[in-house]
Amino acid sequence: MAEIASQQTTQNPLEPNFLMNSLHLNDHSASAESYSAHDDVIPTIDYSMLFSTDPHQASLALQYLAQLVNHEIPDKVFENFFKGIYEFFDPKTLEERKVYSKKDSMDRIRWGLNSSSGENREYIKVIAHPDYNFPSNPSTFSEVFQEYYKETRRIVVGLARAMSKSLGFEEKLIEKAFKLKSGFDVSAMNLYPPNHKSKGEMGLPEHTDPGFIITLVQDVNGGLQILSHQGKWIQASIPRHAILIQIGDHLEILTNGKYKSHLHRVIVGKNKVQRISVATLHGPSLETFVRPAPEFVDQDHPQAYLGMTYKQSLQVNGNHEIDVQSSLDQIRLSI
Ligand SMILES: O=C(O)CCC(=O)C(=O)O
Ligand SMILES: [Fe+2]
Repeated sequence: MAEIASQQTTQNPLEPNFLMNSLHLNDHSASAESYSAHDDVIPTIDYSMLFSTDPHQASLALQYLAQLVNHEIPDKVFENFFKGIYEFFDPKTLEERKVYSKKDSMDRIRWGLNSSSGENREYIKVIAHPDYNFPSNPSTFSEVFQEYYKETRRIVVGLARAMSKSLGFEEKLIEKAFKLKSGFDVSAMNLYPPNHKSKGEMGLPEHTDPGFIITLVQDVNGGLQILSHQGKWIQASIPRHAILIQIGDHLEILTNGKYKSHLHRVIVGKNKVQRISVATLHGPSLETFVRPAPEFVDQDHPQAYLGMTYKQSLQVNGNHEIDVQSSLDQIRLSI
């Protein structure tokens, strides 16, 4: 029977209301020197719970936006995909992938390799939706990615519906507000540490991601840390083939701060084992004008974010669309 595995915890450090945006935080940086993190359990949600006919069950599941299991993506899909990523990042073909190095704002595929004290990762980012872009080598890589990606879109639409209902709105509110049918999705496939020597402990510095939600999968545990409400870094220990669901900036904006975007980072540490992760940022369509929905604004909750199109928000701090960098700093109103 479907169940929430760690329902026994009364106060979940990753509960939406419990999470905070670090941009309001100023006391967590002290602990950043050691990059240590706690081992609190990230609760697990059974995907079928989201569609429980008992609305209480469904909303219970959604209080714990965390890691999804029983999402019906076959193990083989994950295995083929991870294998494809390792083949792509083969040290022998490094020169070939440089063709995807940063060119201009029209890049639809972008490759990068950072080996510095600030970041240690090799990555390939692709715009997967509404138009599909993918490297042509290795030959089966695109096919295995598509299998995985098709499944994640199914899950994201399911999440949008379940979230709308649990917020007390009609099922399609979020789907329509974000025009998810033509949503702008970027997938980042990351390798830590890169095949080069790692220069320091930082895999990826702390950040939030734009978009509605972020789905994240990894091959082995280790490195990803998420900031809790209390400014405590939590080690993300994700069950095999579970999908970690993180809240993106634009859900924070739409809900006028009711749901907070998750601040996270990757610490490579002295880890000798390579790890791959795939973070897909599922966004509204580029033309969607995103602002706090009237349902979330009242006297006690004045509008706390500027409205702008998703495209503008991706470019407002000088970045290209494919960079998918947060611009919450520019969007948040000081009230
Ligand atoms: O590698 C990870 O676990 C996180 C990756 C990430 O945060 C990103 O690509 O935005
Ligand atoms: Fe991220």
